[in-house]
Amino acid sequence: MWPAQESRPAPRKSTVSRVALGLVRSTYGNGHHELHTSIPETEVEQQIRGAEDSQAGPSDVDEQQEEEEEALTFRPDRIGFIGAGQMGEALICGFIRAGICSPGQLCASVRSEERRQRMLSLGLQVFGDATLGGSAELAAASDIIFLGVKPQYLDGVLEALAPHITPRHLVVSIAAGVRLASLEGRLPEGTRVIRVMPNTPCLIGQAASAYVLGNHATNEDAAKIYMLLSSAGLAVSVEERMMDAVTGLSGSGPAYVFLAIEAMADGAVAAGLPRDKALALAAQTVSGAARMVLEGSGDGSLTHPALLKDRVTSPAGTTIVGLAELEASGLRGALIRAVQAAAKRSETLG
Ligand SMILES: NC(=O)C1=CN([C@@H]2O[C@H](COP(=O)(O)OP(=O)(O)OC[C@H]3O[C@@H](n4cnc5c(N)ncnc54)[C@H](OP(=O)(O)O)[C@@H]3O)[C@@H](O)[C@H]2O)C=CC1
Ligand SMILES: O=C(O)[C@@H]1CCC=N1
Repeated sequence: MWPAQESRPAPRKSTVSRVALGLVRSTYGNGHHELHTSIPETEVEQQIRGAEDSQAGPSDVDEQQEEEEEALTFRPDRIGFIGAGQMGEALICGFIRAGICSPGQLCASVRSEERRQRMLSLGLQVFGDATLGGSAELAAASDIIFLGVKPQYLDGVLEALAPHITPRHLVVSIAAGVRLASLEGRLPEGTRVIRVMPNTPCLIGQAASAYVLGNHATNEDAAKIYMLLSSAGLAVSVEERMMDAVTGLSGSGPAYVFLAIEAMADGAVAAGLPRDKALALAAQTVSGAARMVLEGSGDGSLTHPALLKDRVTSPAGTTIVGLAELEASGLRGALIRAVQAAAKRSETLG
């Protein structure tokens, strides 16, 4: 086993998690995610998990009663997205799919007609360009505001948004490279801010996200962001100095893996396999291998990939010949340099 182990079941749709969040009392989604990690939980994460674990197995009647009580005392948070492009849409769809919120709780400020139509089709309330009045309307309709524009558009968006931020709001930035201090400095004094680095597999509930709290964010805010992000994949809290590394790894990482899948399929096509079968087998191979690292041990712990690699590799077999080619081509070095280069680029974006 590697290293010291712990399993963290993803949050289920318990009353406690919803009360902690003030988020939702819906019957949306599936809540079936299984996540395993050896990354230590924060106090807030432990509290959420402990509360959920202790709630295991209430009767349907109890649950219904609790939901009704909750409905009387908690108003669900409304979540607004300024910019709903690739990553914004992935978050929106991930949250809806997980059942952590309903489309009626979500709204978006968009620029293009294409984005407007897409958000309407998902059931969201839609506002216009954030720099042309959209941010005022979005702020009025939201409790949590996700900043989902490219880093270069943040200046204009924050300038337009700042006058409409009230103590009610929690601002969540997903912009690569943009530091908390920079965000906080452009918002009213005391604004609760969280910086998040998600990735696009959020779309299908398979995100790898990291987050860090700003100076004024509370434990309740931490619980909210953890519940939201972990509903759609793995969520870990990190120190801000680690966010560029996260961006180079899991933020950009899906693109590296897509490239690898495409190239593996190309190799199989060259060796005689039809394209569609090659692509399906390549993608499933990557997905299956990743799941073995995450859950192959069967007890929720991470398994070291070197151990798993050795199990595939027969003496004088096919795999060792393939591995030797990859080593000769510098695959490991290339991946290390890719993550480092992307992290370095992230450092320059703020
Ligand atoms: N893509 C990814 O995998 C990841 C991205 N991120 C971060 O997410 C953020 C968004 O990236 P991504 O989704 O890829 O980019 P996109 O360009 O796909 O999405 C950004 C969206 O913001 C919209 N927008 C820009 N200005 C405004 C405005 N004034 N008012 C309303 N909407 C506006 C754009 O509108 P229009 O469509 O009209 O251009 C666009 O739809 C970035 O900061 C990036 O660093 C973080 C993790 C992963
Ligand atoms: O390429 C980018 O800048 C964004 C941030 C991480 C992934 N995509």
